[in-house]
Amino acid sequence: MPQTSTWEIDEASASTHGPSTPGSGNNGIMNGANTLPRVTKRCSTSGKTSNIPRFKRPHPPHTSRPHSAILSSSPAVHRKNSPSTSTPTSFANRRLSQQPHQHAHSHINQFHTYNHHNNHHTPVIEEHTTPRASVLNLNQAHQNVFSTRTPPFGSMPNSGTNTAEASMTSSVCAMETEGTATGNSGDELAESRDMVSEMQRRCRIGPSGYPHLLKAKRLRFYRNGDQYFKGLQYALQCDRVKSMQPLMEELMKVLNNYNVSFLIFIRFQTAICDSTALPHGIRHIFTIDGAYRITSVDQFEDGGGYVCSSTDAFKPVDYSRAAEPSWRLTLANRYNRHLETKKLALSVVEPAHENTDFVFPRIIKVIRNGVKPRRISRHLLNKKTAKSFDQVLRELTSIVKLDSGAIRKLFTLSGRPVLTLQDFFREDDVFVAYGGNDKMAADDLLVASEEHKSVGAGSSSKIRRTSRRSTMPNRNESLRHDRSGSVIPDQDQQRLPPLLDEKFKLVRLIGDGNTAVVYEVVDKINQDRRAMKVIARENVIGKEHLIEMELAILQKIDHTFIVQLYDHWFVDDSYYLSLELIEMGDLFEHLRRVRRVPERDAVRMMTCLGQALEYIHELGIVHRDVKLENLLIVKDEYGELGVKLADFGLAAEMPKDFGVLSTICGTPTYVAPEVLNKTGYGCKVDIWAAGVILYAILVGFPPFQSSDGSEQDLFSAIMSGEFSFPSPSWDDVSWSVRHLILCLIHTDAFHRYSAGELLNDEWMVNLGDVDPEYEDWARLFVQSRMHVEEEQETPYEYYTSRRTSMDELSESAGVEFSFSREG
Ligand SMILES: Nc1ncnc2c1ncn2[C@@H]1O[C@H](COP(=O)(O)OP(=O)(O)OP(=O)(O)O)[C@@H](O)[C@H]1O
Repeated sequence: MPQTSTWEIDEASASTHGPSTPGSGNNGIMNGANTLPRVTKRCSTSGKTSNIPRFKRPHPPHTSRPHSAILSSSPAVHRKNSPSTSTPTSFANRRLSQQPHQHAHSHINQFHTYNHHNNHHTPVIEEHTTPRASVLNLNQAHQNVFSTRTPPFGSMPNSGTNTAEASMTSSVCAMETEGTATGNSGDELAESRDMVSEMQRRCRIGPSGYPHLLKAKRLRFYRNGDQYFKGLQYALQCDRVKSMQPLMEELMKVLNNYNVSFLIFIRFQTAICDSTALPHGIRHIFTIDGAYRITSVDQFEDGGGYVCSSTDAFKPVDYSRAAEPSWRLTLANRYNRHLETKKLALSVVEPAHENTDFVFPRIIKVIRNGVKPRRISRHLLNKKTAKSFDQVLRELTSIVKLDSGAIRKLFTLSGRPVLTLQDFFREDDVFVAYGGNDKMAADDLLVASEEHKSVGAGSSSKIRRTSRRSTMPNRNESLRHDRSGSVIPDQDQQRLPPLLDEKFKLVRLIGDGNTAVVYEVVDKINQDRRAMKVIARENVIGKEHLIEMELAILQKIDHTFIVQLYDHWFVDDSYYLSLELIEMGDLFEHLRRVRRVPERDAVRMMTCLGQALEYIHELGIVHRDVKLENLLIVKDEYGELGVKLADFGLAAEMPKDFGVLSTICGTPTYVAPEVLNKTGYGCKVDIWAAGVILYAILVGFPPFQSSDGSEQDLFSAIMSGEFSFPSPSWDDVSWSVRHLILCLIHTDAFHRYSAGELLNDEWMVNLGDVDPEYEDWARLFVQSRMHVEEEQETPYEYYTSRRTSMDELSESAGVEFSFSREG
């Protein structure tokens, strides 16, 4: 780097800011005696005035594409079709030898069935004992409620001897069920509870002829923060359970089973939430008032209530008053009545324009009424697509395509009818759609397990937050587990369909996404190791054209930094893609491990990504789902890290007539503003995502996130283009990379860098080692783009947990929001 080079800003952008100490790096943050909130500066990349000034360099120090220097220490291997002859390719040496592509589709009719039996038997759960409601003179109706339940999966131990206790317990269950199903008042319930407590008390102090009764402590467990969960009765066998760990494990199983077996009868609202209320299992148990944490089984008091939690933060909810949200199966009637009224009102005065002040960009999910698993469509609502209730209904009708014609009724999963435009913007973002003559069934509002993934993905309400917990930990667990050693997939997944079973041996599960699972396989003939991406039938239905598009695009691509497709098959309605195996996992997992990537590694990763993007953009292909999870880590022979771009499930070709794309798709935290604005977009959406990635890998959290986990917040942050480099995370990061980030995360796609400009950026060219003058220029530039704003410091875990902001990124991954793919 010539030391003599000088830099200037072609806008007087820095003039309003006084000189700041070089390297101070705190962005004007006032560290007020360790108190929050902190003040930091935010940068705005939006607006006309924010066009990025570029450096004017009198004597450019590099004459050729300098980023090729990155891997120049190794011999270059040029891939066929590579548009860039100077592509650095020491990574290429690690590539598996490629087989000629065989693009034959094999249609095999044999159906391969996977059975998932998930029956746990927990002998201590009391809800499953034979009900003996008569002990407390409960009426027959109560017992009937029980008799319609699924068979109990557990029973009281010693049921022959502790009749009184079993009766007592089941009575509680019966009463609670009754209270919920018929909408009885809380008073009745409380009264009944009192009677039960009295019985319990008597049993405890009863004659010594019942010693076993004294052994078991009657406890009620709640879920931390779950105001709808009425608690689970549990008989703690003191002689059997001696320490906390097995108890917590057992409780976890019980609580999970409870969801599955009993929700149908008593709980609609929380059907999705439950299995996810304790995302990390039970790690802490508190007394019901949160005053104490239970550390030993001896501390449990008979008859006491306790709160199970995954974290050590007790959430104060009035657990003892927890009540199920009321719902009725007369919803349809209620709805019709409302609609009737609305119609009448409308026929008198039809407002010219509905008020849309409350409209914000949000993705809703609409479940097509019918046989489960049902089709779930996504639709982006914003000022354009939600001008009126009727417009939304019309658009949903064309997307959801009910057999019965136009959508006439919509309900939230909690049973609330959707009657106005505003109803789409309340807490719920999942709706079940009905035609005019469709009948509602009791379990329509229950989401089947196969549907959870699609419903949970990307939703912004309470349902989303909790369902998010159900998907992400699963993925995390399987990845960590698998990567820590060789794990043979479980029994149900041990076999590929016969055609492929002949060719490949299944080794282990290496990843799963929203639509596919990926296995490591070994070619039985030449022992080559491959990745086998399986897109199962439930994710294929209705999306065949998307997968065909993915395959067509992958077949056109051949680049060092893009995961290679070798072959593919279509068997029993499922797709099987044989891919280049990348063993080091994805960048998301890597980031979780290392917390932040040093600039030196970041520059190499960005070079790989930049080259991959430059390549596909020159071919007129937009990836549209560039994110940490879709960048797979590779290492060259010198141990240097790089990445390969994977998952072209959302990729599209730019229209030939210089048109733009308009399908709303992507992954929320990475989505560019022009996608949300529906103004049409092109290749630059990938560059925006690259900027988000660069930001995220340097500090371990993304630039845009919502404070409350809602897409509303997230999308408005994205569209405003405002983000910050908060201290202390950014203190040690160079100004020149911050400048680059501003050039990538720029709301104006026209002024946003292209892939070529990214590769030619000064920080990239110099592998992050820029000269001091440039760094100083960059500091002035970045500071000129900032204004002071208060910002709460957020713990690292918030960002790195897939359940918080980071999984907003992946939740909608690979899922088209509402329209079919272009082309
Ligand atoms: N070729 C590969 N080699 C190794 N691991 C891979 C490979 N392809 C994918 N994976 C792993 O599997 C995960 C899921 O794969 P992929 O992203 O293709 O699935 P998907 O269902 O299409 O994803 P999405 O959730 O983005 O829709 C990836 O995040 C990655 O960790």
